[in-house]
Amino acid sequence: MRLTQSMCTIAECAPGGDACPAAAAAARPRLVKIAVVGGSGVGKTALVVRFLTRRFIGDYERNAGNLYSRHIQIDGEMLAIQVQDTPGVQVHEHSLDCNEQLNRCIRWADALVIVFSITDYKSYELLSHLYHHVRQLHPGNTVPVVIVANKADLLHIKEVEPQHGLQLANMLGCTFYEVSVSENYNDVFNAFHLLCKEVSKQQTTSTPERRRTSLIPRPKSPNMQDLKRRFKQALSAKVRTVTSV
Ligand SMILES: Nc1nc2c(ncn2[C@@H]2O[C@H](COP(=O)(O)OP(=O)(O)OP(=O)(O)O)[C@@H](O)[C@H]2O)c(=O)[nH]1
Repeated sequence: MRLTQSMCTIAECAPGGDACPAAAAAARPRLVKIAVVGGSGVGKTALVVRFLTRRFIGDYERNAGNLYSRHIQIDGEMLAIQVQDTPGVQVHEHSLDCNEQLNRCIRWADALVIVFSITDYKSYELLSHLYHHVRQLHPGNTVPVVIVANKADLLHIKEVEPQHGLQLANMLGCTFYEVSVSENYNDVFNAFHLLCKEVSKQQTTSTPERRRTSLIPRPKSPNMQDLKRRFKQALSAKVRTVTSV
């Protein structure tokens, strides 16, 4: 996995940037851009890292949002997946406190994961706000969205019944996954897998013009340092307890 660039540089690769020559573009794997959004501490970073590396990061470090990229084979097709982790969102006076960076990430994405934690009712309340915000920034209702209820291993301290997440997801027309990033890789993979398939399907049926605008230059500044440091921390922590969450 490569940590490729920080969130603030996304604008540089936004749709409409330099188009690649047709031959070079044809040789490249299809690009799928996924943004992960949700409240603070719900496990967005842990989810992204779990999907891309199969590892669980047990430490908590508030982050400003990083873009991760990796080539991954899904249903026999090699895809270049970019996953944008984003800072935790909050609600202020019944409306979302979304800054322009976050809005840019949402617009940039081909698909979104909205995450909440079953141990945090406020993060659940954010769901529908976030969903409607995404739809506003992606008018046309085509961008695939999945809702992920995380921390399913912490049922003893749950504040949200998982079935309430499912009901809300059904109401919003989203696919729902209940996962424990800490304990289960497969459910995490399935959520991303579904989005990749949806995006891939959309790109296949979209016009050449639409496909060309979704091709963006490869990020220029790979930086492994942040991930290496967090992996080291994760590996050195021999026992993670619930209180460390
Ligand atoms: N028990 C348990 N802990 C989890 C799970 N997923 C994440 N965590 C922990 O929850 C804490 C927050 O996880 P992060 O991935 O940093 O959360 P985040 O949403 O990126 O947080 P922000 O950067 O503040 O937006 C970390 O200590 C994780 O180890 C899970 O499935 N189960």
